[in-house]
Amino acid sequence: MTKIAASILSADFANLKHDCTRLLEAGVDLMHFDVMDGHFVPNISYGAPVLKCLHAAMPDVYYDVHLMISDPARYAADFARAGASLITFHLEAVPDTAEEVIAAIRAAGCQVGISIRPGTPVEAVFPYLGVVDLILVMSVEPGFGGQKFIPTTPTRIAAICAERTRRGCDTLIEVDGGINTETGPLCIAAGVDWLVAGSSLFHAMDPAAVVNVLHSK
Ligand SMILES: O=C(CO)[C@@H](O)[C@H](O)COP(=O)(O)O
Repeated sequence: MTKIAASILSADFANLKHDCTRLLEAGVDLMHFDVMDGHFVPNISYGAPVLKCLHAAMPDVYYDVHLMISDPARYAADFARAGASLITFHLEAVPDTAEEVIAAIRAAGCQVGISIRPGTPVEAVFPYLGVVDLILVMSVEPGFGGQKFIPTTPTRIAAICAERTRRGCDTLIEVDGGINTETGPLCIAAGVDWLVAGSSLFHAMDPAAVVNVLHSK
């Protein structure tokens, strides 16, 4: 079954624990923690101290940390200490030093993910299949929640899945941006393993209904 990660970027930050608990009770599988530095992307979100508080309040949750920052190696250990389970960085941020970032994240004790923007050719992540734990395919331009899903994304997911099969490895594939009960099933049909959803879950009157639709596909 496809796993669902709730992107806390769409939470009410004054009631973060309450909002996350509501979604976990609705059936989401993990929490997605978006970190933006105002440099790699044109927005600033939150950092390791917020994750540390969330982890202290909800220690049994899997924290899928997505670093949209220019210098991921510098901050990997901070996020690991704060409670990250998996840390994903952007290939575009460190095109020449991705191996060093992977090593830094592993040394910090976390699983590793690599993400690509919508305009980056999918072939860029092929060498990392079987090397990292997860490939995150952005289905919006990273930086903001609530954007519209880019329709070419399922084709991109399918291409990475085909290469994963060809290589016989089990690297997970995740998609993030504009995921809802219409776009999520398109990605599931293309072979995605994890869906990230922000506004369609946090702003739903009945988040369990959204989770049930996505889990049933
Ligand atoms: O990383 C990002 C945006 O940069 C995403 O995690 C979004 O926060 C997902 O939000 P929705 O598009 O589902 O509202």
